[in-house]
Parts: sequence; structure tokens; C-alpha cells
Amino acid sequence: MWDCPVRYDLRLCDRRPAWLQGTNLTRFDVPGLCNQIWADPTGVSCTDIDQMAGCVLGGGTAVNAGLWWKPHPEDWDTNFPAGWQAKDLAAATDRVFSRIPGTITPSVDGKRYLSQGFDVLGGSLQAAGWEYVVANETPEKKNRTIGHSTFMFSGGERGGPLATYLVTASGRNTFTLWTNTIAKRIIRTGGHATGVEVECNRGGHVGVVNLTPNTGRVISAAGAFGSAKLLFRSGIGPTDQLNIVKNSADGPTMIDSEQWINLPVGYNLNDHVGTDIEIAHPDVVFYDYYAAWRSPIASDAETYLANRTGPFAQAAPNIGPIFWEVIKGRDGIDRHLHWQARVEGLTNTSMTVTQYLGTGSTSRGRMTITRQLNTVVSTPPYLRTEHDKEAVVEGLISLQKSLANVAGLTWITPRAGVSAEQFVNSIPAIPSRRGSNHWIGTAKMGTDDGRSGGTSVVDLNTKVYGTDNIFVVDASIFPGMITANPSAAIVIVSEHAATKILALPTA
Ligand SMILES: Cc1cc2nc3c(=O)[nH]c(=O)nc-3n(C[C@H](O)[C@H](O)[C@H](O)COP(=O)(O)OP(=O)(O)OC[C@H]3O[C@@H](n4cnc5c(N)ncnc54)[C@H](O)[C@@H]3O)c2cc1C
Repeated sequence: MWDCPVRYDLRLCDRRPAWLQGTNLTRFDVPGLCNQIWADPTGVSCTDIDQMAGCVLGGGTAVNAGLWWKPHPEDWDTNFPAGWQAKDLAAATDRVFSRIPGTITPSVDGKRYLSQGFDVLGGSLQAAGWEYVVANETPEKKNRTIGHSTFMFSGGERGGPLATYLVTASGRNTFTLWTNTIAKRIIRTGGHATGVEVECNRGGHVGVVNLTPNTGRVISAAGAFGSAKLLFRSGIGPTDQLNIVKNSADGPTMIDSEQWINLPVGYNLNDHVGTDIEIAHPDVVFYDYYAAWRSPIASDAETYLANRTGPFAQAAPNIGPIFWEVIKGRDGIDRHLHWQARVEGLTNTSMTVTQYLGTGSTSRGRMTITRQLNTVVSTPPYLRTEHDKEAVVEGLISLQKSLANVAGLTWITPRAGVSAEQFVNSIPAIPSRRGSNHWIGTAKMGTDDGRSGGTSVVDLNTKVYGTDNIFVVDASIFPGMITANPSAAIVIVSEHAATKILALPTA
């Protein structure tokens, strides 16, 4: 048994505002405090990635807003290869949603609070002919439909994989959890891994976990940047990236270049391209979730602590409605738009609405590594094809038309006189302006082996090409972007991958 001397994660238990002192709740548990990741990311967000990501137990699902969607069948059928189509994923989807059903009424009294924004925008869209749906009951209905946000929250708290999968895994006597421990590199001979070199988050303590001879496997679930980085450090990736690692502090221990496996790790990067618009209406009411960290409305804090009811049982900053439209491109491709509203903006009656371009998007970018072993988005994946841009513009025009006759509604951005196209073009296509933190694709799954000119890094069993016992199971392996926020789909992919990996012969 080996463990890091600094139990850094345990210090996260101190991460609570004064009004949670004396309870067993941290900021991560309370849906209404989820936005604290933006106010105070220190010690929570990853420091080796140039994007926002949770480097804590649970990763993104510990810090995110909890949106939890049953995927549209086209998310699988358009993007994924044979064996990973909607019909193939049905059983895994059922398993995930039986454990984490999600809810559109996260407050345990079944009421929705602060619904003025939903009522204004949702009501206006329904008046314009958009259909109200309970999204996870009809995941295929994502064209001119509107619904309440669905969250993974449970019992008025965060819930999700940490409250379900981790709990049952922890009950197994074969399961050991090491926190504060970074997988530095996979030790391998040719395509066979024999161990993982690990190091402490702090202090540089290093050790090796040996795999069980013959049957041991390594499964990387370090996220779209973390898994790619681990592969680079293990001598798996494009030669330019492996040379950077060779010239870094890793150089002396890096596997010999004769054993490098040349795969397109880091390419195929994608994220929902976000386009924010802002509207205002006198009926919309802003609730200051940000101020609630220090000075919550006393009665709201009390009702949350006593019963897990009220605004704090809902995600900040009052998210919803969510609505969807499919835009048929001139290239014949259906592009899925997911619009996500929240009650915040330049005025106290504002709503900011982000349009995400998902399934059908054809733009891709690239992530790379630096000599300091940090990962960077070197080619942002946003709006790199004309048809992607056209879909974004067309979707915005469609929304403008649907809201054209709403009494009292004003458009803040795009402002009057600016065309949808001018507006879309005016926002730089860089992560700080268009990013959604839904990164995928850096270790693409597919049948075209990347070692021989193909685009794929892992095969249909999620096994890294050129290896016999190294797997990647996380957002990295998604071949293309899906319709909505991705965490439920990532868990579904993990369920399905587990079935595939367990079915493989072990020796
Ligand atoms: C602020 C924010 C809000 C979001 N909101 C939503 C939302 O509401 N709904 C939704 O569906 N999605 C949301 N997302 C996106 C979603 O959380 C991510 O897409 C998802 O968590 C990615 O899952 P993953 O398993 O691929 O990677 P991650 O969740 O990033 O998990 C990777 C884990 O691996 C660890 N790790 C990395 N490298 C190593 C290493 N070398 N050794 C050991 N451990 C390592 C990390 O610390 C982390 O715990 C949000 C993301 C962010 C950042």
C-alpha cells in the first residue's frame, strides 16, 4: 500500500461558506453554490490545463451545474461507430438513468422557485409554436422544443456519480481510492503496460503501481486533456508532441523513441461553440446567487438547511428554459442547437441565453502540450467550417423571429441594427469567448487505426491502438459533439465501455 502524505482532497471539506459551518455540506453539495467554481477556483480547478476543469475527486461532475440529459439518438447514430449506436447504448442508458434519474424539480418539495425567467421566455416560445417537452422522457424531440432544465441532483444536493457509482465501488473490498495522486505515465514494453508511475499532487513523492502480470489493465479516465496528456507522457501520440515531452522534465524517464506509438492524440478536439445573446423583460427577476456565498437571504438558507427546499436546491444562476432546434445545412447535415438560458446579465431583468452547436458540427481543433507539461487548446475548434457558422446564424435568426412580437421584451445583444451574421462574426472564436467546457475528442474512437493514417486513437473496445491492455474511457473518445451538456452521455459511454472491456479475453 502506498499513498501520498498530503491528503489535499480532505481539505475540500473546509470549502464552505459561513452559513454551512456546522453542517456536513460543502460548497460542492449545494446546487445553488455551483457557480462558486468561477468565483474561487483555487485548489479545485486544474492548474495544468488552460481551460476550466475540475481537478478534484469526481472531476467535472463535482463542480459542474448538474445538467443531466438523456442523449438524442442522433448523438450516437451520427457521431459514433458500429456497436455504439443508439440501439447499442440503450441498455447502458437504462442502467445510468436507473441510478441517476435526474429531476426537473430539484427542490425536495417538488416546487420550482424563481420561475419568472422561464415563464417569460418559455411562454413566449410556446406562443410562437415551440412545443413543451419533458426532455428526458422524449430525448428524440429536440426540434423547436422547450423544457425545464434536468439536473442530476438528488435530495436537494448534488448527487450524481459521486453519490452513486463511487459509493457502490467503495463498498467493494477490491476497490482502493487514492486521492492526491497523479498518474504520471504508463510504464510499458511495446504495446503491453506493466505498471503506472504515480506522483503526489504536492511534494514530488513518486512510486510505481505494478499491474497484475498478464491480466492487469490500465484504464485512463482523466478527461479530454488529462488522458491525452497521460498518453503523451507514455510515448503515445504524434511525434511532435512526444518530442516536446522528451525535452521536458520527463525526458530522462520517458520511454525510448523506438517504442513510441504514433497516434493522432490531441486532434479531433471539440467543444460546444457557445454564442451568448441577452434579452430583458420587466417580469424577469434576478436572484443574486453570487452574493449568497457571503450573505444569503436568511429564510432561503434556513429552508435549504432544514428541508433542502427553495432556491439553493436549484442550480445557480437560475438556469432555464432550455430549448432546441435542428438546422439543416446546405451540406445536407442536420445540426443540433441547444439553447440554455439563465437569469443574469447587464440588468436586473436580463436573461443571457447561450446557443450551443452540437451534433452535426464539423469543426475540429487540436490540443497540445508544452515543455512545462501543461495542455493548451492550440487550435480552438470553433466555427472552422462555413456550414457550422451558417447554422449558428440561422438558429439566431429563428430565435429572433420567434420572439419578435413579445410585448416588453428587449434585445440587449445583438443590439438593434446588428445582423445575426455580423453579431456571430463579431465574437472571437476563442475559448474565453465561445467556450462551453464540454471538451471531447482527443483520443477518438473508431475503426480507422491512427497508426496507419486513420483518425482514431482507440478501437471499438476503447483500447488504444498498438497496445493490448491500455484503455481510455472518458470524453476523449467521443468522435463528435453531442446535442446537450455531455456528462450523462460520458457516464453512459463508460457503462457501455465497461461491458466491452469485461467481455475481452484477459490473457
Ligand atoms: C464549470 C463547469 C460546468 C459544467 N457544467 C456541466 C453541466 O451542467 N452538465 C454537464 O453535463 N456537463 C457540464 N460540464 C462538463 C462536464 O462536467 C465534463 O464534460 C465532464 O465532467 C467530463 O468528464 P470526464 O470524465 O471526461 O473528465 P473529468 O470530469 O474532467 O474528470 C477527469 C478526472 O481525472 C483527474 N485527472 C486528470 N489527470 C489525471 C492524472 N494524470 N492522474 C490522476 N487523475 C487525473 C481529474 O482531476 C478529474 O478528477 C461542466 C464543466 C465545467 C468545467
